Amino acid sequence: MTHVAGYTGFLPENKLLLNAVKEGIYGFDLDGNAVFINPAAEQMTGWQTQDLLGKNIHDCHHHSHADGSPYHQHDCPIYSTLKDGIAREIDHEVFWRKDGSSFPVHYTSTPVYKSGQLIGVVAIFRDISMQKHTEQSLREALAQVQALSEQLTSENHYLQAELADKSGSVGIAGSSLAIGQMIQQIKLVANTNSTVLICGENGTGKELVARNLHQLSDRKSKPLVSVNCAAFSSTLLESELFGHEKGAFTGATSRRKGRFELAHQGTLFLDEVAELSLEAQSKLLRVIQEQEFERVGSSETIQVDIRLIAASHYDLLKRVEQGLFRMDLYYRLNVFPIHVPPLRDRLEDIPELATHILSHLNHKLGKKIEAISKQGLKKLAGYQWPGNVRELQNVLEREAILSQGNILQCQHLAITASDPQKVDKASPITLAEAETQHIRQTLNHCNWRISGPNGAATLLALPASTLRSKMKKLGIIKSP
Ligand SMILES: Nc1ncnc2c1ncn2[C@@H]1O[C@H](COP(=O)(O)OP(=O)(O)OP(=O)(O)O)[C@@H](O)[C@H]1O
Repeated sequence: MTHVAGYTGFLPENKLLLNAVKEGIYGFDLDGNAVFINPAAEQMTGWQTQDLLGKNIHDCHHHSHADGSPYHQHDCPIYSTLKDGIAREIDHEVFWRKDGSSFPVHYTSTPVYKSGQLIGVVAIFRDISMQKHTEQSLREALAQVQALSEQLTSENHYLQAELADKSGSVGIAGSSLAIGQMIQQIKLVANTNSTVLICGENGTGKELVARNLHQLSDRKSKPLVSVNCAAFSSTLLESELFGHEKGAFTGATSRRKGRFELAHQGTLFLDEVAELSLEAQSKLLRVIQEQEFERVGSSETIQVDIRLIAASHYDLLKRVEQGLFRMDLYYRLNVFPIHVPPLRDRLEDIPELATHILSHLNHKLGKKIEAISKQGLKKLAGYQWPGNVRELQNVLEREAILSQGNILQCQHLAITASDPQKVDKASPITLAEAETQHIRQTLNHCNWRISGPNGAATLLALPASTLRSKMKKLGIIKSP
């Protein structure tokens, strides 16, 4: 064997074995001179047998630490083994190649005894670059996971706090008589299983009331599942509510649980319940009566235990009279009605609401707005707020973005304070004129669509034919 060279008297006779192993092997005599080098060692270091044989080789492959600082032979574990005959195992050092580069190495230095006499040392080593690289990648991945986990934990704390704020009764700002009575009602009914129907204009806080009802009930540790009935077509809504089996309809690529199932033991909040089609209303009625249903495309009956809360900005009784809402369903939902008053009927709540909204806005926008000026509050209190609290939120957000100081002046308010005296002094108009104005406004809002769910007739709660004849009578036509 040409590669294994020098004095091998203390090694196994079978040199083939030494040549075959993947580990590098150096043999040292008692003077610390290399007596053999196997091919794997040559390959790993680039140092050839003729370069090292008979030499004190620490200075070739082990002269410096990984950071480049000098590594003296008297500190080298291999040479220490030569002195004290004690075996060592090292995995935090590097070996230097002939070309000046280095690689992380794991090695053992093992004393060789003959007849009880120390006669040399064998160093067996392997390149652990891959292992170090993997360890480093794992460390980095772990650090990333830890950072993400910390971020998620803090986000979770924030969301929990926000949720608690949103959902405890403290989340309802306002101390007007109307709000006080509403909170009283919430507290009374929250911990029962009774169905609650929340009515009120858009943006008054119906969803907030629903959250409060859930949070103050025994079901609070279970989910509050919301469905906006206006957001789905009637076919989609059915599968959204009741779930579907795989293949139940085109696009149903897998089995899916509906919101009723997801809300099991919790609360199901049906927002904009008036938007349910008559067909969906009958199905809902059955679930309420029997607390059971089938997934779309399945005959298996599923039983659920849910508390139902519904909300609508329509006067549901009117919808019943118009034949748009089932009367039996109306009575099933209207077990405990809660009316959320419009903001214009409780303008005295505005300062408290504004403070509450500002603290959220400061967090959201990274601002430090402390309060609203007296003048600003006066402006806010002089407006009728057709969009209710949501409109107040939007107005304050715009104002906060534009504001530079710590006190919100409300200089940019696009709203025009309605001056009650001005309204009183305005010249009176006839009923027909008022009707014409209102119908025109509604038609403009609906892009002059008369019928259909988004048409003016629906908004005006009139049959489309009635609206057409009124338009004819009042001479209302779309201006070119
Ligand atoms: N009394 C209140 N105190 C604090 N925040 C409120 C109050 N009322 C409403 N809000 C806030 O106003 C916004 C609108 O409220 P919410 O979504 O509950 O109204 P809604 O009546 O359900 O509206 P929509 O009918 O348009 O769905 C929400 O961000 C809500 O937190």
